[in-house]
Amino acid sequence: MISIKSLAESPELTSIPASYTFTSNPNEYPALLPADPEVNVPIIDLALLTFGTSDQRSKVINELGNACENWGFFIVTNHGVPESLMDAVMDGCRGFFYLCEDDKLEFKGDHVMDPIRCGTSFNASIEKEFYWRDFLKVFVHPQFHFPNKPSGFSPFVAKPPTATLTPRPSYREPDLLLRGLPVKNPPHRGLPHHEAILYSPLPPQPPQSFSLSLLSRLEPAMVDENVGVREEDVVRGVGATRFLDGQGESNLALEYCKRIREVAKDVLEGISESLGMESNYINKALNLDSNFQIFIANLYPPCPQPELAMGLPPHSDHGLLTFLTQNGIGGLQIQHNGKWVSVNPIPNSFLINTGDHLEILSNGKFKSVVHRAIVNRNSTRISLAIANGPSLDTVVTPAAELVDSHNIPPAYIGIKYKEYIQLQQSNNLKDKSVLDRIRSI
Ligand SMILES: O=C(O)CCC(=O)C(=O)O
Ligand SMILES: [Fe+2]
Repeated sequence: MISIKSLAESPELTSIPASYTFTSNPNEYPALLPADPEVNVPIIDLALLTFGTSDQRSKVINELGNACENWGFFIVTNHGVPESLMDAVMDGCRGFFYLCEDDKLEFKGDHVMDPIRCGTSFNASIEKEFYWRDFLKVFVHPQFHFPNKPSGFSPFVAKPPTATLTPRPSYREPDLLLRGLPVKNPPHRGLPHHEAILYSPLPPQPPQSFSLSLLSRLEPAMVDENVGVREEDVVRGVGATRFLDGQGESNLALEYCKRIREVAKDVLEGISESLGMESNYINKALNLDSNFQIFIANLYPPCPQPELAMGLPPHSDHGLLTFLTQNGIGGLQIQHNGKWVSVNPIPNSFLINTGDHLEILSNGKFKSVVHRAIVNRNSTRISLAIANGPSLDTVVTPAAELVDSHNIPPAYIGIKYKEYIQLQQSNNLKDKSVLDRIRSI
């Protein structure tokens, strides 16, 4: 089936083909809605959760619990994932969608559990109406997969600068010398304002030369105060390319997904506490060391009749937490207090939504919120949705602490996460249809 990108690019296209008219539920035509109100979803400052005083941390945990209960969506700021990395991954995804159709065909995949799969709509082999969306879906954890095109997943980047990094024995590892100046450990995740460098342990024998291909900004705080650093000592990369991971350069997407798992772990610790449980409850109960993570890139090209088409129909996400970013173009709408409202992430943040498995685990206290993506007439929208779930073999049931000890009946029966995903991915995408199958009350 032709990609929506190719269809949208045909010069003679002035109306959408009938098969792209969203007819499932005419009440849901974007055009029939009152002007979309835009709302401000709660903002969670992750630095306060990870580095704040105990009062600040308690306050954030409380805010997190309220956000999960009343919104199912929240924005996380000061998460410590470098903005340059977020931008580079977005650029890489754009590069993927702009590959020629033949190149993309290589990654078409045949089965919903194929680790790399690109296509159009949601499940074009069974759908009767199609969505104005192309996608790339990749399983990135516990095994990392990724398309090998565009090459290096960073096609728009100038040649990286080179610098010599020398471990200095008198310094604690992994302190480094950058052009002869000591550089302190990389900034801690979650500290505000740090956008830059990821260095991890270097081989022990100095001197070693590395291609220093990631560098956007060196914050003074990262440099030993006794020595200081002059502007000209800062190596600036022209756009981030690759990250050093101790063994050499690693893939941008791999680094991005790893960073997101770290943030997800912190957020889930806060969420566990907000449910009155130990901070590592969810991480342990759902085997998050081998959690299943999917990288989804969505492309929504301009549409000549956006009022009749749908980018992604109303649905909830299957996992625990989905991390969403977009290329500055809005289109996400969520159900809030019975209405569709538009939500826009703020720059350099993640918009996080709670998925079906958090609803199951919390026995319905936290609801996975139905959302959809609408399209527009003039701009190409790209969104990245990184879904973080339990490990594939975990059977998630409502937490015993929330049911047994309070004599509350469990509201859902357990099902293996892998089977849950298969159900969702092989059927039509519709509201909370998979969760509805396992409700027990
Ligand atoms: O594009 C968006 O804003 C939403 C994407 C989404 O909901 C998904 O990929 O599950
Ligand atoms: Fe979604």
